[in-house]
Amino acid sequence: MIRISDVSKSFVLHNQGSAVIPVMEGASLSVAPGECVALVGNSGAGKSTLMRMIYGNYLAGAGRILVGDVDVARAEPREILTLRREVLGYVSQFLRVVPRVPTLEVVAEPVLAAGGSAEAGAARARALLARLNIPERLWSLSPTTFSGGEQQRVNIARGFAHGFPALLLDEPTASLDATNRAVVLDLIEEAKARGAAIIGIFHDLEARQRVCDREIDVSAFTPARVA
Ligand SMILES: Nc1ncnc2c1ncn2[C@@H]1O[C@H](COP(=O)(O)OP(=O)(O)OP(=O)(O)O)[C@@H](O)[C@H]1O
Repeated sequence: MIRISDVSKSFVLHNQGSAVIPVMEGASLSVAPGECVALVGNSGAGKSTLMRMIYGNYLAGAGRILVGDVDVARAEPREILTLRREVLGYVSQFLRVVPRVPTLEVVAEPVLAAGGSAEAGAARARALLARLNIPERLWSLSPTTFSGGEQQRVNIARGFAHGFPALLLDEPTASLDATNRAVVLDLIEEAKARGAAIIGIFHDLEARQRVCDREIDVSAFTPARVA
């Protein structure tokens, strides 16, 4: 479902004499439907950079990033937007929302964007918000004033609302209490069971061991640096 081959990436620091910083070289990995792969490696190895390239936020310098049959490394912005609506979900660490939109709508929105009905979106949003222990009295309010942990859970509910065939998870259990962490791990296992291909960054070792089938050490893709 996700096939990455020979991807490289350099950053050009335009405000620092256009210095070129190579951060990745020859990155290759595949994730099959139903599989969860953890990106590991020391800080600065390139885990977030690789995730951002897969999502199309950073442009790969070379190589192929196939998500389904779309090569994100070469796709037009319009194709990437379609991919993000239908195929590729991304649960980032922080919730970014339009102010004043009620939580229920925030969570249901990906279902509607993927072509689901308003009823299906609302039902899914209710079920997820209840499972993630967001009190019902908050559902009609905007999440902008929610606590950090509540916002994170709304973000997770939104990320799992549509049944994306491919999912990127950036520390989905970070700073959650034990009960909600267990719910998130269940959601990941359910997504795998329905065939989602998942790539994640999990600093939570126990969570990684429970839901991930393999680890890929991205420091293997860090270019050798001239000291
Ligand atoms: N926008 C950017 N401009 C310049 N350099 C960048 C940019 N983003 C990342 N880098 C560099 O790329 C390298 C990889 O960073 P990245 O954030 O992907 O690492 P990471 O493995 O996710 O680290 P951590 O575990 O600390 O989050 C680092 O040396 C970083 O400084």
